[in-house]
Amino acid sequence: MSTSPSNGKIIDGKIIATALKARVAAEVARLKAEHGLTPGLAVVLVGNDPASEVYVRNKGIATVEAGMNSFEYRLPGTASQDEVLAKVRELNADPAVHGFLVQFPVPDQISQQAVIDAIDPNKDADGLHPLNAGRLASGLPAMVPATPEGCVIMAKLAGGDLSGKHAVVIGRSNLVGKPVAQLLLKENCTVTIAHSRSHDLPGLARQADILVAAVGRPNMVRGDWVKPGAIVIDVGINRVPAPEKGEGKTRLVGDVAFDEAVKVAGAITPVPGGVGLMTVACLMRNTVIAACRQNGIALPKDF
Ligand SMILES: NC(=O)C1=CN([C@@H]2O[C@H](COP(=O)(O)OP(=O)(O)OC[C@H]3O[C@@H](n4cnc5c(N)ncnc54)[C@H](OP(=O)(O)O)[C@@H]3O)[C@@H](O)[C@H]2O)C=CC1
Ligand SMILES: Nc1nc(=O)c2c([nH]1)NC[C@@H]1CN(c3ccc(C(=O)N[C@@H](CCC(=O)O)C(=O)O)cc3)C=[N+]21
Ligand SMILES: [Mg+2]
Repeated sequence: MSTSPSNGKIIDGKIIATALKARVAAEVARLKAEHGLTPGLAVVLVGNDPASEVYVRNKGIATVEAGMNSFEYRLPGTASQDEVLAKVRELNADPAVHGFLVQFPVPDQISQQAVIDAIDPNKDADGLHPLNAGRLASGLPAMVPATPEGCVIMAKLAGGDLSGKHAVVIGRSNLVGKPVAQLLLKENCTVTIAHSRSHDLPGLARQADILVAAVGRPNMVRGDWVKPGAIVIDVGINRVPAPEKGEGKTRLVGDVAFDEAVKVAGAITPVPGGVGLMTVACLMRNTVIAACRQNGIALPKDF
């Protein structure tokens, strides 16, 4: 990468994601020119989760910028499970769609697992299908969830070789916590996964050379939870009231109290401008990988 990915200790997701998206765009141009193939990414949003709204907007822009086809399906928050499953089956069968994802959380009347199980594993842009999750856990090639992949790319750019370092992941969701732990294990980290039942979360966090917060609680990780010099990766996307911007206004904050943690950490990702941007870039790459696999096209080894 020609530009420095970090501005001092702040890991700049914009720079890193822009570089990755440029590589994806170049590969898309090649696929179009040499194979007449335009990768297509679809998203399904049921209801209106605020973190999902941010994602869908940025993903739509990035898909078009990369030269790919972008499809967006919005179902009302009252949609039934059968309606969502019908949409999944339609996308499984749509040859223009090489990858897709259903935004989570879905409303209570719909089983998240039933939706995941219905997705064609080859089109599973999120890497959430049990086949992909199992392949990742077994060390086999898989569709890797975009957010965890983005976290590890940023941690490596900030910390170099992660081998032997203690990574503490707060959160154990199938979307973020568990797969990020798998990827850190693959990097030869010693991995601790903490969650809502963990005892002494601050004490666990203070052991971390690499601290990943994926909880969904604004500013939960305080400055004194951070070991001096640690790499802090903040996955949280939380919308909170921002009266300073005017009545009824909101802003995005992470799971880490940034102003406190930045004083202690060796490197830290901001929100916005951090992991979220890498999630979008990695999702673009996943879509290209899926399109190539489905069409028997080889990708450059380092893609
Ligand atoms: N930046 C990005 O690209 C992305 C951001 N996100 C954001 O990341 C956050 C996490 O997402 P996701 O993993 O899907 O969320 P989930 O709600 O699925 O999982 C949250 C996890 O945090 C744990 N947790 C909740 N409260 C506490 C607590 N007080 N102490 C310790 N652990 C706790 C839960 O524990 P338990 O299992 O015990 O309930 C659970 O494992 C959200 O803010 C989401 O919007 C998500 C995806 C991508
Ligand atoms: N099946 C599924 N997969 C997901 O990966 C998934 C999901 N459901 N549900 C919602 C969460 C949230 N999420 C975000 C991704 C990128 C940004 C993002 O682009 N953030 C930018 C933009 C911020 C802004 O525009 O203000 C940033 O942090 O800088 C945000 C949020 C993915 N998620
Ligand atoms: Mg979840």
